[in-house]
Amino acid sequence: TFSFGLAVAVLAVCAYAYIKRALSKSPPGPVGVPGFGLLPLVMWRTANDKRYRLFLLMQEIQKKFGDLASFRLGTQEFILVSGYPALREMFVTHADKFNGRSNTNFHRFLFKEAGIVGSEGALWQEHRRFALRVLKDFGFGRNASEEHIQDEAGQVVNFLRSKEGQLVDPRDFISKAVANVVTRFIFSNFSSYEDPEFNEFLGKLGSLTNQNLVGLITAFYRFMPVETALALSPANKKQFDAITWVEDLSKRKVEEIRSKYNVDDEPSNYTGRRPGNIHDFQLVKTIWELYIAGVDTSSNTLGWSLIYAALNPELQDRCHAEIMAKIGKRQASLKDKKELHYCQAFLDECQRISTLAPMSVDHRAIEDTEFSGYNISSDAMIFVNLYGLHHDERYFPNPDKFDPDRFLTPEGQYKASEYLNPFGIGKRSCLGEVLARMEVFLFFVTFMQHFRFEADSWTAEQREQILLGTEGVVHATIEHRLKVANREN
Ligand code: HEM
Repeated sequence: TFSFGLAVAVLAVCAYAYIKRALSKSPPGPVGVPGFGLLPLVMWRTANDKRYRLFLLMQEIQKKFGDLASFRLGTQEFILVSGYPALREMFVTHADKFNGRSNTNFHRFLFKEAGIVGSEGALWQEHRRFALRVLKDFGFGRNASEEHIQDEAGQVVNFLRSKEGQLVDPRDFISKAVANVVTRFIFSNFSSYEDPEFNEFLGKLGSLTNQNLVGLITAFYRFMPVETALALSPANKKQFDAITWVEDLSKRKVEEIRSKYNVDDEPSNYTGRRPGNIHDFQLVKTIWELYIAGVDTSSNTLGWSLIYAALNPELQDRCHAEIMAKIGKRQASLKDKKELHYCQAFLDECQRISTLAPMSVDHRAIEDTEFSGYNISSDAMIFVNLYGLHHDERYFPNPDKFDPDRFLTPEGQYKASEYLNPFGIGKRSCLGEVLARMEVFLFFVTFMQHFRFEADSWTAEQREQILLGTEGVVHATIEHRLKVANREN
């Protein structure tokens, strides 16, 4: 009798969940377990399938339920938006309605309603505009950036020359070079690659962006106090400790710069310039956001490009040959871009196939609203399915094949695709896109000019795991080693 009663109770709860969903006018999607949604499925698959990634599950949901779908993780509702027309309609045509960021306890604790990445409305607009204006004044995305990147690329070349024939983990040298480019704008100085504090700092940044999403239970149970979540989830605890560490370091650096700052001097970095209404916490917050958003992203994009180069030696040789034919051994500059068609196509293909931010950064409807005949609740987190877009047969035939030629005309000229959007879509897209594009191009061309990267020692299993990468807001590369061969020899 007990088992019968239990079965009836389970059926009744499931029927309730189905009926509730049917009446809610939410977009279609898998129902999941009441109170847990798809969380048990995701946890089970994470534990049992080494090839499982959340962004692959999102592709499955898109295939089954279409370009506008919904599901729950815990009690949190998610909207999954896929396909170019729906993405444009939501984030370009109706941008003002869908440019919010999540409002869960977890997000409030993480972003503290300051900074750029997690803020909304007037605060977001003011700080985004201010950051862009000031950074541009210091040459962000302009000539000064080119010089900084060329300098750092030169340092990496010297470092790699000393590693001839050895196996190196590219993550070690790339993230240091990329972090130094950002540091020059924010604090006007840069760190030695050997500095232990600098290395610890980069480790903390990585632990923030590569966090496995399933560990973030606060994001899925909005009623749960953050303190409880911290006690329950080591993953959350690690993340919040890393935030406090990075915040403290930024505070110390700001104070150091302020103590030397003479009001009559023209400020020479982001920290030195701020209008009266930008308080110190806002400044510290924006600084660590620029690091979080600007270091792991560009360095992993470069990391992926070296992996795909090593796995496709003939295509890597084609990049090298093009560089030799067009610019030879002189220092690469941005002006060379228009000549290096194949290199550009190769980099676009790397960005497409790896998709650095598979679900972008989550968005939110500012208020409950209707979209394509469905209700979108302002409490739902919106996943922007960039991974799905970049692996959609409609836009990129045979999407799992690595094929730079898809970005070339039959005459071999580089041709950008409107369907490739690694920096997001619409007004809230990446603030650092111009700088990131400069970095990726100049570092990659310099690396290809001087070295060949080889992955001959990888087993088939290693290769598969390396190509899958991590899961988190940033789709990062996992630990791997490449052999460096000097092209000059
Ligand atoms: C290849 C490198 C990069 C990629 C693929 C990338 C990608 C993205 C994506 C997908 C978003 C979310 C857009 C949205 O919410 O719709 C974003 C936001 C952002 N990115 Fe990047 N990014 C990169 C490099 C950078 C760099 C170098 C910086 C600055 C130094 C930066 C600063 C930001 C900021 C501040 C935001 C938040 C914008 C906002 O909320 O208004 N990013 N980025």
